[in-house]
Amino acid sequence: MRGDDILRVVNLSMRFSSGSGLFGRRTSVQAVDDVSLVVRRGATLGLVGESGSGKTTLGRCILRAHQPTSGQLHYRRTDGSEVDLAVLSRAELRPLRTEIRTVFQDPNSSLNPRMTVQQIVAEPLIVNKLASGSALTDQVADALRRCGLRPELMRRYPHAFSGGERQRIGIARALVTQPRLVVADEAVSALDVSVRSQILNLLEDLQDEFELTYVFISHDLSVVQHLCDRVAVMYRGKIVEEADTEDLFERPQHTYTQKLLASVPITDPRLRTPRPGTPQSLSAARHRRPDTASRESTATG
Ligand SMILES: Nc1ncnc2c1ncn2[C@@H]1O[C@H](COP(=O)(O)OP(=O)(O)OP(=O)(O)O)[C@@H](O)[C@H]1O
Repeated sequence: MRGDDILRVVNLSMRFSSGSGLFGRRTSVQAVDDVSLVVRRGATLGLVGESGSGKTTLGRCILRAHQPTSGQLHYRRTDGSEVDLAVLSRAELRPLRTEIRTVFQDPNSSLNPRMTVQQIVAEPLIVNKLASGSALTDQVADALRRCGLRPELMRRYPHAFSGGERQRIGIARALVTQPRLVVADEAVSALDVSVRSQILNLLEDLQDEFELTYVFISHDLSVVQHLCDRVAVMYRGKIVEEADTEDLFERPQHTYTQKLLASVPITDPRLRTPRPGTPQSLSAARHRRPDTASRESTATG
């Protein structure tokens, strides 16, 4: 593994088997099929592909929410040592759960409506015995602040927040343990277009600040084009093409990638003037280093 790699996926496969299908037959699905790829530290790898191509399953294998059927998941720890996540037991995985986190797609269903924001964001710290008492409250407040939310609202319930603010809560929950690798599965797909660009800005700002590494799963190619350094294209469980983002969008090599790009209108950002709030306009916004934190929290009341 190279010095700047954080994760190397080697020949990873995941097959789901179910007891009995039609006419009592056993059925199985090869969701991930012999996938190899590398994720560089501090970078964003996009995973794209049509529905059912295996993106989520691959993301869940990296999180070890699934035990892969075969293959390796070499993860580099802070001290430079390497572990194969694929073979670790639950107990061995526990300390790594704080380093490798996820942001879910739908902030409406992923936040427990009966828990306050404070309880939601504090949960990973409590479960992993990382903080208690006033240190716990301080860390929750800090995570919320960094995600553009006012900590004084932490005793409210999720329903009191807008969709974008709920996703900020979800991101704060992922961030509170100071992770190094974040798997974001359709993290902005459920959001309105205007809010989407704010959350993308937030993800970028947090990445810069904490040198986070993202595996960003999305069907939205313009978001991927904007956010990701590299992109892997999945088709029927396999990676059919992987390249730097610019190369992939300008010179797609595989027929499937060409079809995928042709199926949605992706405007060459150099050929048009970006409209405010569109994903392409965000790269310019990123270099201006906007004050992400204040953008949405003003609506929190
Ligand atoms: N827990 C499971 N049990 C059985 N089959 C599953 C399970 N999870 C996923 N699959 C199957 O694995 C294949 C890949 O699904 P997956 O959700 O990983 O694809 P995807 O590319 O993320 O799709 P989408 O974009 O629709 O989320 C599909 O055929 C799916 O039905």
